[in-house]
Amino acid sequence: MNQQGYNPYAAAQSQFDQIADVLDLDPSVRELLRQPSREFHFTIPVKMDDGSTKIFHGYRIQHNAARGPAKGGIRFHPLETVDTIRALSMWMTWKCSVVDIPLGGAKGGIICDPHNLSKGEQERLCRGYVRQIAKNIGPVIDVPAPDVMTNGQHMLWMLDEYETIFGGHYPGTITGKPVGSGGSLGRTEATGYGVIYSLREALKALDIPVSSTTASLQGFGNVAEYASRLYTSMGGKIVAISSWDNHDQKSYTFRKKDGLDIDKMVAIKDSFGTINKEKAVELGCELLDGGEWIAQDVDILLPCALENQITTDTFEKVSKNVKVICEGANGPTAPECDELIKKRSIFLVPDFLANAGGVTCSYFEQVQCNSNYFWPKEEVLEKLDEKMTSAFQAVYRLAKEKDLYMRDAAYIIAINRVAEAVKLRGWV
Ligand SMILES: NC(=O)C1=CN([C@@H]2O[C@H](COP(=O)(O)OP(=O)(O)OC[C@H]3O[C@@H](n4cnc5c(N)ncnc54)[C@H](OP(=O)(O)O)[C@@H]3O)[C@@H](O)[C@H]2O)C=CC1
Ligand SMILES: O=C(O)CCC(=O)C(=O)O
Repeated sequence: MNQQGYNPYAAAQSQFDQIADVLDLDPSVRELLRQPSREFHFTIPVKMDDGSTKIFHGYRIQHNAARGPAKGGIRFHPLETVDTIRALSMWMTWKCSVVDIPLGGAKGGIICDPHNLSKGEQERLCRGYVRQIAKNIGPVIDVPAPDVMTNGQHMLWMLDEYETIFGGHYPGTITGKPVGSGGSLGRTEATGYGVIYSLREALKALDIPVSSTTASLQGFGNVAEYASRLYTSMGGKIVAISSWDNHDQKSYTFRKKDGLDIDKMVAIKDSFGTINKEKAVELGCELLDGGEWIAQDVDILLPCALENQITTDTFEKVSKNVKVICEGANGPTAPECDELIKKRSIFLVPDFLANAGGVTCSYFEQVQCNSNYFWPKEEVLEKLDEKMTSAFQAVYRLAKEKDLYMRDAAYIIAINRVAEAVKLRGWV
């Protein structure tokens, strides 16, 4: 979602350009990789419950498919923009590459606010989206999944429409499906758990026990909820959570200095992540301004909501005691803030490494669908932990060896692999 004056695509390109310079990338490889390879922009007419027809705008942007079918979520958001989706499609390519799964990068979106759409309208919107893009997605082309404000039900409506069009079962077309309908156990937890597997490794590297740490989070959607659950189960204490309030159209920070009870907080949020304020106060929470999550005196910051949240302005509020920023959201840090983070010697776990657990589990879902044999949850999570840990360790090793910032080390590994693939295929 674009905020005034901030362009995520420009941010993604600027991050890429810096590393392309370091790697002295061949000019044609650089030109190919600094933009998406294909973009689909389309209208989606939807019959509304009141009998009117509303025209929505949908997008699917495929950045690169040299290492495998393009892969990435579909977002529903009223402020979605083409440039946000372009940036996210690029970040998907680097994400799949850094965890070394055989997939490329894509992202999709529909400009809409699902808070204001009935279930039937959402279903018709999902089906309409697929009718417009069906020929350009599929198990060997481009595989969508859930993202901001989309879930397994949306994915299953989309898959059903795809299978109706092509007349067969193609469960590898879409991941993040409900368990029992081609979904993998563990996908719901995967992104948030993956964030915490990376955080655990970062704390190990810093020789800090998880159980001695405190954290503050932004967001309380899918990623934040499961990150909170795993982090607190390891003994960490969450003292603040910032969440969007859909009724008031603003965000609030819920703070409890002796630690929030995550089960109780989850029990008082609605399906969109809005936390009930009155009930939170009954649970002992102080209610602060939404932006205050970043100013808490904690060891760890976990931005798990949106892009462009850690900016030069908001960074001024970051406590001197913060030791780790682990990025659960895509693009939460403005590029100009990286210098400030480095100067303060805060250990950064970059987004496309930290939040790669979702797409890694999506890859496992495809593998399970292909063999029509589904693994127990423990096996999925064990494999996920292995993949996340080895990706973190590879990035950390390079960062240590060459004295690099973690974001730069992750980019070097990811871009090198994709550059190698486009060269080997003879594209450049
Ligand atoms: N789901 C996944 O598998 C993956 C998600 N991600 C990324 O993680 C981030 C979160 O995604 P996910 O959890 O799936 O999305 P959800 O839609 O489940 O959650 C997003 C959360 O952020 C909240 N939010 C929105 N604006 C603000 C704000 N200004 N302040 C505080 N909270 C806010 C939302 O509230 P409300 O809904 O009430 O508006 C919601 O609780 C995104 O950047 C996404 O791209 C990355 C990898 C995979
Ligand atoms: O599971 C997937 O394929 C997509 C996940 C995603 O969109 C993301 O990692 O940002």
